[in-house]
Amino acid sequence: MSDPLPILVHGASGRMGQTLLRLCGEADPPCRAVAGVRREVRQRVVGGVPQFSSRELQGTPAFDVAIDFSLPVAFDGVLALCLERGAALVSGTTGLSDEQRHALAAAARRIPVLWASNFSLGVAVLEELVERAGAALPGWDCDIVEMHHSRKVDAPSGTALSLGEAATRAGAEPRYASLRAGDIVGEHAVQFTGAGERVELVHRAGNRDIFARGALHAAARLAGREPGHYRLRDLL
Ligand SMILES: NC(=O)C1=CN([C@@H]2O[C@H](COP(=O)(O)OP(=O)(O)OC[C@H]3O[C@@H](n4cnc5c(N)ncnc54)[C@H](OP(=O)(O)O)[C@@H]3O)[C@@H](O)[C@H]2O)C=CC1
Ligand SMILES: O=C(O)C1=N[C@H](C(=O)O)C[C@H](O)C1
Repeated sequence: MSDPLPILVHGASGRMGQTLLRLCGEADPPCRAVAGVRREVRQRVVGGVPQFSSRELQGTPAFDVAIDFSLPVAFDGVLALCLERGAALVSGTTGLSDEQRHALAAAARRIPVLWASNFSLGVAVLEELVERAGAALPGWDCDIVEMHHSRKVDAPSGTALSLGEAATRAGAEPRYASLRAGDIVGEHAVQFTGAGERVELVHRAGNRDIFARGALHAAARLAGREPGHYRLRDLL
């Protein structure tokens, strides 16, 4: 059996970072977190994983893949670190600016990168269904409604925007509505409305394990690849 894949978890203290740290040993193949990065470090080692602040990135140990679920303000740092180390980057951080997306595309000439607004299998399928429905229902209204927990900062969600891109590819003109309430993990409904009838396509996330497992799966398959901008479907 080969050694576990060394990963750096960027955003380690967050909801997703904690989930990744809990599940990384169970991934197939297993991953081993060699460092966790967060805004501020209060405890040097948490659960056996050395912790670093965003100002201490240079001191992090060697890793093959960084998995980033943080905030846009922190994204440039992890991208620069991966470029410097020649490591792969898997990112699920939403709300990135156009400049950050361009920087990611440029980085893909030198390292393997994968950014996805949603790492669940169900949403990957939903995106395909939206494209099919949009193409089959020309002229119908298309509305994307997303709900998330009250701590989420970006709106519309990254997933809603990706679903909107799928609808647009199919010729629809999507509109967006967002709700922030309680501890909702993430729900996305895409509604096509015609005269006298309505089609609803809905995905409800029941926990964050689905995102973390998808990101770990992608990390293990991205490590060691040629530089490039990979999509989740390339690695599933
Ligand atoms: N693509 C997908 O499938 C999914 C994407 N997401 C996205 O992932 C991101 C994180 O979500 P979530 O875990 O809920 O967020 P949290 O707010 O729970 O966690 C954010 C993490 O980022 C860290 N952070 C914040 N600012 C900085 C900084 N300047 N430098 C370094 N680290 C920083 C925080 O550290 P500290 O605690 O020290 O502040 C924390 O570890 C969001 O963009 C969300 O939309 C979420 C779920 C699934
Ligand atoms: O912030 C979250 O929680 C989530 N963010 C992603 C998004 O913006 O689409 C994915 C998921 O819905 C959870």
